Amino acid sequence: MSAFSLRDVTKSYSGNSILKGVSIEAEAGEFIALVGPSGCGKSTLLRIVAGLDHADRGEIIIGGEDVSSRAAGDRNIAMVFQSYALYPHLTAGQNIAVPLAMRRLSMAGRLPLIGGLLPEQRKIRAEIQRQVKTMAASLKIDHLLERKPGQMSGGQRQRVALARAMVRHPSVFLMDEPLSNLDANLRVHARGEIVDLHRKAGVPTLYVTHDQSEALSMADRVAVMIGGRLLQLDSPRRIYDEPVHLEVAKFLGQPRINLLQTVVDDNGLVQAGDIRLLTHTPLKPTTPITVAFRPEFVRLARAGDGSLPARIERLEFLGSEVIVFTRLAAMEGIVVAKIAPAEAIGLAAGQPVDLKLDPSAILVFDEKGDRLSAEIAIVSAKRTEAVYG
Ligand SMILES: Nc1ncnc2c1ncn2[C@@H]1O[C@H](COP(=O)(O)OP(=O)(O)OP(=O)(O)O)[C@@H](O)[C@H]1O
Repeated sequence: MSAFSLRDVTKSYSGNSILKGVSIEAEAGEFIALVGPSGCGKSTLLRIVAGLDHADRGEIIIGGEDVSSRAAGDRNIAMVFQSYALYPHLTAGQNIAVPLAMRRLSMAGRLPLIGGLLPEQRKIRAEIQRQVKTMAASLKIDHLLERKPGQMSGGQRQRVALARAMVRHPSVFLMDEPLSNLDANLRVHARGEIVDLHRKAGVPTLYVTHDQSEALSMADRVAVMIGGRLLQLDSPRRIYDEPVHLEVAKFLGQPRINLLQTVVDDNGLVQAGDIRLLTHTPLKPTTPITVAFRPEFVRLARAGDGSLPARIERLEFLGSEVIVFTRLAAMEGIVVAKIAPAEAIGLAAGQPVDLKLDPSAILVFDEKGDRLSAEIAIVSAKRTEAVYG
């Protein structure tokens, strides 16, 4: 049984279709990152799962039960927002205790003075305090329990929000960009902390982010949503290396994947410069095709030694790598290469080079953006042999 399932979740706002039948099945303890460009519907989907908004169609199943018509408070879901949503007038300890107090204490038990006088409620309060302290210790925030949110750093507030979400052992964890208010160094550190916490708690998690490195590094599987449709749900490696759709290929990777536009010729063959390919499904002549390959698979060779002649337009030194922008000689198109600084020594703008490509790294997409399986050869005009991938 899946830990949670979203089935055909569909939503429109004022006639605008925002979610177009999104389905996700999460395994027990799985960490799924939901990524996509701004406005693709990520937060809307999360709010619907949390019960803060309602779908027009579709089901939310948690632990085998359909919770679609249950109120947010009855779904046993914990949510961490980008803003952390801590109560500013309560201390960290009181903030963490809120979900436990709401569930376990009676109305009278929650009142500061009266609650302390009722023996049964006093016992529950002591147990809540114990749980808050244990959770705070595991997140290393025990020294902050008496502080209010205004007296803490962004990273500390984020940990208090996580502690508050985890303390009641939810069935599902939802996180909406929980790291986006942290600076770059703290973000990388906090990524590791969240992954560790997730591993220890084993609660299935849906994690929304627009940061692709966060998604690829943290998740068991990545869900790529574009324009309200889930285009691919797969392991980070497959999402990156074997995108099923051009939009997925374009969304992931920095710098962006190289794209060359071409058409099927009269013999059913596709040629982009010296890249020649034959798709496994025959295509009609003049069908538009996109040939794609990632910058890290482009190597630079001396002019005459590779297969795709080009000229260097610009180099960007980024410390651990150099981004080289080249313009192809044989056809329209800019190809970007990502190389090690040592390989860039002696390269300069204006210089002619040959680009070398591994045929197995080349992806081919049809005009609808669907990936095609193809036999690919790189044939230099100067060389007779072809390399097949
Ligand atoms: N309550 C609402 N009423 C009308 N339109 C809404 C409402 N909530 C969201 N939208 C619209 O739905 C679309 C998706 O919004 P959503 O916040 O889900 O996107 P997102 O993928 O989370 O974006 P971001 O990465 O920028 O946070 C947007 O065009 C937004 O304007």
